Amino acid sequence: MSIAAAAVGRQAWRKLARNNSTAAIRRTISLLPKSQQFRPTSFVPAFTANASKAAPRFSQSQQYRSYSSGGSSGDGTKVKFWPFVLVLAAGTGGWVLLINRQKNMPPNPKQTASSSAKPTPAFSPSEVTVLFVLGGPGAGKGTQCANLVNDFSFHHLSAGDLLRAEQDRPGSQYGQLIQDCIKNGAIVPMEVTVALLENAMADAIAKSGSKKARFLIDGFPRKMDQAFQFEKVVCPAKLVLFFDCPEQVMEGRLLERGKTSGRADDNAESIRKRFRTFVETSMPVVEYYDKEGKVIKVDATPGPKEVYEDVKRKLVGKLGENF
Ligand SMILES: Nc1ncnc2c1ncn2[C@@H]1O[C@H](COP(=O)(O)OP(=O)(O)OP(=O)(O)O)[C@@H](O)[C@H]1O
Ligand SMILES: O=c1ccn([C@@H]2O[C@H](COP(=O)(O)O)[C@@H](O)[C@H]2O)c(=O)[nH]1
Repeated sequence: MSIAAAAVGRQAWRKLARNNSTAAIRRTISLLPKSQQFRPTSFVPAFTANASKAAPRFSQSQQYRSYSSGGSSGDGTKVKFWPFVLVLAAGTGGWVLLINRQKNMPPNPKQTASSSAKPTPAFSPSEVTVLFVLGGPGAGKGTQCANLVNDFSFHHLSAGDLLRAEQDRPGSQYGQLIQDCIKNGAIVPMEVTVALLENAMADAIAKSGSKKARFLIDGFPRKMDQAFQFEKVVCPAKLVLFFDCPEQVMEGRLLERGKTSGRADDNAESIRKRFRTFVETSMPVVEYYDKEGKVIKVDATPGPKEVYEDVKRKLVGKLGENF
């Protein structure tokens, strides 16, 4: 059942609960998708446990033709429950399906049939090196990743860019959800982002023709559940590059970038929300990896060249020249 059908079913259920009248029930039935519609020519409504014995609640009920083809009382007073039951079942079933579907986002936006059968994690850390790149919005993550790509032949995958591409992909079932999250600085459910990253990594590896690869995963993980999920099903991370920058500096950069970026979240209100999400949800990720001894912290306040010198020095210091 589609989300739309489920929503219509839920609406039908609510209407029934609100208004127990023949007209309301008829209108409600007409809201259901055609496959779920039944078209009674008559209806004797009565929500009573003792319906067959109860006096009809609408005196005109006797002029209605009985909808049921079997089990009719013949006396015109017996109440027909099953149309109610059908509508309630369709509505409730749809509602439950909708809620379950929202809880368990289908894991793979590309919907590749093979993904469920993949070994976990999908990539071995002996072949694939993953560096997470974190820092507040506007700290300069993307800028520094571009430098690292030039010097160390990393593949650069920005989680935000992948989400924006998925948002704009015609027919994406996640487009609206992603758009809303980005505007509000909220985190998109991890299944979507992890699947996009895994797909992008697989594509990059397939194109390169070598199983060995190194990735900068930029702007991810922003939440602990993402971190656990990615390391479990995609690839354990080697290190986290963390760009530390004061909010005031980041705000200035983002507002400046917003003059030309066209990004829906480079405005004062979204920036405020993004900062809050970063402090409350993403900093705990940095702290977690710091306790694991995996964080390389870089002061992102100076100009881009100076920041990059520091990045290079610290990265090579930790991993060696030929990591
Ligand atoms: N060290 C720096 N000094 C001054 N400006 C910088 C510096 N690093 C990046 N910028 C500029 O700040 C803006 C944000 O940089 P960038 O896009 O690299 O940040 P980001 O951390 O990837 O942002 P977001 O998380 O929003 O994607 C850009 O306009 C960039 O040119
Ligand atoms: O793992 C992620 C990464 C990003 N998002 C959403 O995208 C925007 C923009 O991210 P940038 O890294 O600044 O391009 C971010 O504010 C989140 O809304 C996400 O949900 N999950």
